[in-house]
Amino acid sequence: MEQVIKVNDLNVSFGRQQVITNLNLTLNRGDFLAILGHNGVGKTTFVRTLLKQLKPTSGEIMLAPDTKIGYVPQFRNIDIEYPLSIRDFIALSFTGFRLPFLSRREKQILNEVIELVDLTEIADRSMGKASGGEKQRAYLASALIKQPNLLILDESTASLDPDAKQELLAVVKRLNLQIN
Ligand SMILES: Nc1ncnc2c1ncn2[C@@H]1O[C@H](COP(=O)(O)OP(=O)(O)OP(=O)(O)O)[C@@H](O)[C@H]1O
Repeated sequence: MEQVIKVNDLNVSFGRQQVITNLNLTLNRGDFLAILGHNGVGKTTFVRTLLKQLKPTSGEIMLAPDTKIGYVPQFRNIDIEYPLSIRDFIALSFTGFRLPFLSRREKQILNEVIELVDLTEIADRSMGKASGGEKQRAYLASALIKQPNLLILDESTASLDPDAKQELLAVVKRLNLQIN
């Protein structure tokens, strides 16, 4: 089993408040890890430490050398008048965005990613008018543009109805099989 994340005796504090105490875990390639816990228990703090936005007080997080992290933030709604199509919204995630002048390779990646999240048929529709589940899959597609091999989803099904939740999780499951 190839290790992707190894956490050794991790401690993280904000001033005097110790949020993470002696956390140890190992994540292997292909694993799914769900982090559950009450509000304020330290879930986001752990993710931010993993993303190197926070420094541990002690301990360490080791990532496999080829790790490329994709991050899907919590659901944020978008104004109904938002002017871009779903496709153009996802294309914003290419570095040095210069739509409509994407390279042939970028267009290929864009189409592949749109297909992966099941948005091909509606990719030219307005992002603002997409359903919550479609928007969330567009966010997921944005994270996939950089072709990550470790995906972090922050409560990404929280505001979705049961069907949209299932669809998003089915896409994530399929991705896990394809990436690994
Ligand atoms: N930048 C910060 N400075 C000081 N305290 C912080 C900071 N970020 C988080 N905290 C505190 O650390 C604790 C853990 O917060 P965190 O956001 O990690 O919780 P969480 O488990 O993600 O909660 P939720 O489920 O509500 O999102 C909380 O008590 C919070 O107030």
